Amino acid sequence: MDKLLILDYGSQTTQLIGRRIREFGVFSEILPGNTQITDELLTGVKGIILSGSPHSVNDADSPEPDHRIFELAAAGLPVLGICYGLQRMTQLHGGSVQASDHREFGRSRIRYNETHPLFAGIPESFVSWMSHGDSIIQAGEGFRVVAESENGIPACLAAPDKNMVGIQFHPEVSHCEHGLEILKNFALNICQARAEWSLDRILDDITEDIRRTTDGKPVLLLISGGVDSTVVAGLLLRALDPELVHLMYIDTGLMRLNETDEVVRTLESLGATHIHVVDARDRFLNPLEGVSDPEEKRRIIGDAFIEIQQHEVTARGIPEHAFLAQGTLYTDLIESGKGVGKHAAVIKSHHNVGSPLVIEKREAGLVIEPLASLYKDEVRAIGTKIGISDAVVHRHPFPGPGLAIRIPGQITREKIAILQQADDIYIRELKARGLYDEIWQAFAVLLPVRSVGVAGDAREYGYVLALRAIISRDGMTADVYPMPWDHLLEISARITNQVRQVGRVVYDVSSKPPATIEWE
Ligand SMILES: Nc1ncnc2c1ncn2[C@@H]1O[C@H](COP(=O)(O)OP(=O)(O)OP(=O)(O)O)[C@@H](O)[C@H]1O
Ligand SMILES: O=c1[nH]c(=O)c2[nH+]cn([C@@H]3O[C@H](COP(=O)(O)O)[C@@H](O)[C@H]3O)c2[nH]1
Ligand SMILES: NC(=O)CC[C@H](N)C(=O)O
Ligand SMILES: [Mg+2]
Repeated sequence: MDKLLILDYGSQTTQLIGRRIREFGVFSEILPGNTQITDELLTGVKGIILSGSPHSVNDADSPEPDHRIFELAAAGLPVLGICYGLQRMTQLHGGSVQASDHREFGRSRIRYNETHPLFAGIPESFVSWMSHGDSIIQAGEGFRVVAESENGIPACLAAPDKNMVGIQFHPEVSHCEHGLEILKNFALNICQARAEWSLDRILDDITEDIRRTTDGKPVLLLISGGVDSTVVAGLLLRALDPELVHLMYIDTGLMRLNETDEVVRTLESLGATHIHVVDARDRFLNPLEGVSDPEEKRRIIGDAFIEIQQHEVTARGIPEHAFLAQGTLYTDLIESGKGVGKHAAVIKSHHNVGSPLVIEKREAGLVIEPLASLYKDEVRAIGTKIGISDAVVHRHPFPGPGLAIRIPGQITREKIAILQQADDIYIRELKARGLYDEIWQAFAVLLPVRSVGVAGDAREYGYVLALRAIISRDGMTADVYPMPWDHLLEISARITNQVRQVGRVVYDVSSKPPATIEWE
């Protein structure tokens, strides 16, 4: 398949470049910015994009591309530099880049004063989106300034003889006018890449790949009922004889109301025969009794997951040589260090389901990850295509530790039951009011606080419930969902009327950062 290679220097928007390009049907792959470009890597590659970066090209150890890229460009392989990518290109060709007094962040009108295929079909002047402190002071050898910003700063430079072009702005950001057209012009016209990426094509490839890799051996999938693992289940059942597919769901006792029944129904509807529902409620809840420290709770849950998996795989006679399937996404891989961006600090230890099992299987070459080249929205589209219900496909993410991290402080079975009920009302109301799909994630949190109220003329001493609803792209940052006031009031009244133990409802208006999405 034809593809574009994106070299990542750690920009916040590198991922977006990739998905925008896929949006018009060209396959793209993101690699660390300093990757050595071998002939093997170049198979199918029709063009290269150098991303932006938090670094400055003038920093001592800022990342650099393999210089072979420029030889390849001169020989006919187009290269596009975005922001830092352009600055690097300029500097490596004898130009100069310096920190400028006039930094440009956000919207900036630019104008091009000569035609370039990158701007084909685009008005001479439009509003771009910028995010830079350094600017090009002197063009590199063979480069010409094609466009400037309203501040007189070079916005596009091109070296047509060398097949290189660079832009100071970010076409991948949705606020950049004509951004998609610019990327399209580069991919389809300048690189002549064929738009061969389609869901049907990917579905065929994945199916074929699952069959070839597993080669008649059984497969085990740990399934949570979330989008990713459910889509993997659907893909496995479609590609293989269902007799070979073992699905294991662990009921932690910390799931949402009726979740276990729903998961089982979904799996049955997908044609699964080996559904292992592990009732592990006591094995999670007993050791959690009396524990209030968030990290301690997470550790106990993580350990329980691991222990239960190991034990159940043996107890249920799942063959030792079975493959382990996982719902790893493209973003998971990049975030876990395939990129060169700075590593995030550990804010919370996300439960790592099955590490010893995963490690052991990985070492034996027995792990398959059919979604590893896909973004979440593509996974959703595939889910729909293979007949997974909208209810599952559009479900908000749910964390492995479940309700445990939505009950700050000590967890009791009573509190879990209260939260399940309140959360269920909240989510059902959001759906009924047409708000659910506008929100990236919504849930209720049962606070370890009681407050005085009055009901039927008598004193009540009930729990306080916090409602949370956020909008996000990937969970890394989040904005508060501006819940329409009348909806909020009505939902609050529903909850306090129907869940006796809840006496008061509050709405969480904190973004991430500084808060996180979950409360623990
Ligand atoms: N209760 C559970 N039983 C079995 N496996 C689980 C359970 N909870 C989590 N897992 C495993 O952990 C993996 C990671 O969970 P994660 O929440 O990131 O993904 P997901 O649940 O598939 O999708 P989503 O992000 O939409 O919730 C799951 O894909 C699944 O394999
Ligand atoms: O599978 C998971 N295991 C975990 O331990 C975990 N902790 C948080 N989350 C989810 O991750 C996203 C970001 O959450 P935070 O802002 O609270 O860190 C949100 O979508 C959270 O629901 C988890 N998911
Ligand atoms: N977005 C970018 O690539 C910024 C590049 C460089 N850090 C600058 O500030 O100019
Ligand atoms: Mg989940």
